[in-house]
Amino acid sequence: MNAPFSIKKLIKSFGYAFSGLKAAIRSEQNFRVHLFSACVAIALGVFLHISSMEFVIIIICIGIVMAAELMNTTIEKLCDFISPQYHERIKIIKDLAAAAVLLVAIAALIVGLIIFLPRIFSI
Ligand SMILES: Nc1ncnc2c1ncn2[C@@H]1O[C@H](COP(=O)(O)OP(=O)(O)OP(=O)(O)O)[C@@H](O)[C@H]1O
Repeated sequence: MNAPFSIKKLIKSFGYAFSGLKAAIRSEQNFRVHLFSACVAIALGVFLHISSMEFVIIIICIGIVMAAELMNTTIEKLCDFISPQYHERIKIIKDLAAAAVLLVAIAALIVGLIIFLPRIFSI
């Protein structure tokens, strides 16, 4: 049977998610780098007066990159918990997760260059 809808449970779930976000900001250097890059991109967008549609694209890119980084961190932590010792399979799993972040970060960088470079050159 479906559990009844509960606002209290919903607020609690948000609390857990925000505490995960706080932990990532506090302890994950890569996440802080992405966060800083996101702030720079938003500030540049405001400064260079990009369009609403361009802002939407930038925000989507930021969301995808940061979510990928959090998933990568989750996989790393899970791997470290399951197998603290060196293992070839753990290496492949961690490298694949890191590759996923690299791919979306490169895609986001290209999007940023396409949106910002023409405006920077026209100043
Ligand atoms: N237990 C392990 N077994 C095999 N290879 C590992 C193991 N732990 C780490 N590695 C290798 O080292 C790389 C870096 O792993 P690590 O967990 O240190 O990630 P990181 O990106 O340096 O993250 P962080 O700095 O957040 O800990 C992995 O991609 C993998 O190639």
